[in-house]
Amino acid sequence: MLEGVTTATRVPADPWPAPTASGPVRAVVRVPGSKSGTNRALILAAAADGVSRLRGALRSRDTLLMAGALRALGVGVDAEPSPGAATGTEWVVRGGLGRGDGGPVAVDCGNAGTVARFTPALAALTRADTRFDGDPQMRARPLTPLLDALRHLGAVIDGDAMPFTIHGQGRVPGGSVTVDASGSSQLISGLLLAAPGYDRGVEVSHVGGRLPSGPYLDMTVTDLRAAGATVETTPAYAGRPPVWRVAPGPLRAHDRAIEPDLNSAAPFLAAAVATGGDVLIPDWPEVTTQPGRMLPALLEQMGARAELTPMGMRVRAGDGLHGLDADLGDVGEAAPVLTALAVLADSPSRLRGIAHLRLHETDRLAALADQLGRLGADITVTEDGLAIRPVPLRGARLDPLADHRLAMTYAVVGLAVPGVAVDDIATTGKTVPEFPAMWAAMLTGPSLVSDVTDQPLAPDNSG
Ligand SMILES: O=C(O)C1=C[C@@H](OP(=O)(O)O)[C@@H](O)[C@H](O)C1
Ligand SMILES: C=C(OP(=O)(O)O)C(=O)O
Repeated sequence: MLEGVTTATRVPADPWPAPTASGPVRAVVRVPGSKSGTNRALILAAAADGVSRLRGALRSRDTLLMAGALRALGVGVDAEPSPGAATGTEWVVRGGLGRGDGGPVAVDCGNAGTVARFTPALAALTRADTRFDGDPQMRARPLTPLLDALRHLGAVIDGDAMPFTIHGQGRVPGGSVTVDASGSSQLISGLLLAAPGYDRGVEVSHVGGRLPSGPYLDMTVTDLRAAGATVETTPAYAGRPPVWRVAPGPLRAHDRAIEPDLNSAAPFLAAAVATGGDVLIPDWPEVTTQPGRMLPALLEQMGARAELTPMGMRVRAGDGLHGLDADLGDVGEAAPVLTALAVLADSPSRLRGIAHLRLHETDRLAALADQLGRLGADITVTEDGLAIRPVPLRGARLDPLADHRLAMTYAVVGLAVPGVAVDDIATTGKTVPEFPAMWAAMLTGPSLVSDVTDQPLAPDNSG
């Protein structure tokens, strides 16, 4: 087990002094596996019959919580180091839910949206009474539409919000249901991922405000199909809601390589842009459902140069760092780090389409305005995002409010603003357990991947 990553207790510790860059950051940074990829693969392997192996998987607080939840449901999950991989874990999953053991069992969701939203629909297929709870922040995040939908599909549930108990009946009838997923796309993904095990499968349509994080629904569909499920999708059209249909049927056990987490690459790529530097992320996939694929283009809009080289994604600072006006509804997790760059830019920014960030690990819109405001930043919370006006900044102590992405965002600002200190840097362990060490290695070298960094980065063909 990773020390400390599964506990919700915040241990008071000295704040982490965010290092200031003494010059342009030049580094090759290998980032750990995708949280979303790992936790979907774990769920699908748990529901399949047979043994699955997941290479390069993430081993962090959120994925350890997922492994713990699946073990509680009677699934065998073991972790081994990935053979030959510089980072990552190989999870070995012995699928088949423990339908016969009767429970009661408990699932700790921590503050992992993927655990809280993906495991209840699976628990309904067991014969256990499963009680779900999590960190105080998770209790406040959207869940009720998922529980209502599960009830409608035939699951037996006590409670409308966390904590709640699912009384597994060994089967769920399934059928058609409407969900308001405007608070989180995960409310739909959670239904779809378990749907092949429901008697009639599941048909879900979204009715409500704007659906956030659309690429994650594509990831759910792609991963379900790769595991052998039959899925049909109908996009929103002429006033009709988008619909997803998953047919009942068995899932295959699978061996799969998990992609690097492109969201976890964001602070490192931003470090290049903030310091006039040059950062390469190896193993960046050419084709991916991860919304983080949009990050290089967003950084280019701020003046950076991005290029997918045979060695990975290379991002270099260009002439200046400019403000950004963008709709980030599909790629909301990038908003905090882009805000860090926006406060350092030479012109104002407007980040739109991200009202749902109020419902993430913390209210990210308020937190960014308040906490970066301590540095003197001029950030206004708008109806659906942030308006940022660059002004001179000073150092201060910042609280990430138990939000990994906020902690990493403060580290980016700290590269350019002396005297930034971050409380509870260990909160980065939600997705990037080695963050402080990786950040130090990025700044001081030697680089994390010596066989690549010993060579020059790809030649500059930009003229
Ligand atoms: O399905 C997923 O793996 C995720 C979906 C998104 O959630 P929301 O739709 O709640 O934004 C994203 O923010 C989260 O980090 C991961
Ligand atoms: C919103 C996030 O996480 P979660 O999976 O807990 O929703 C995130 O990682 O930015």
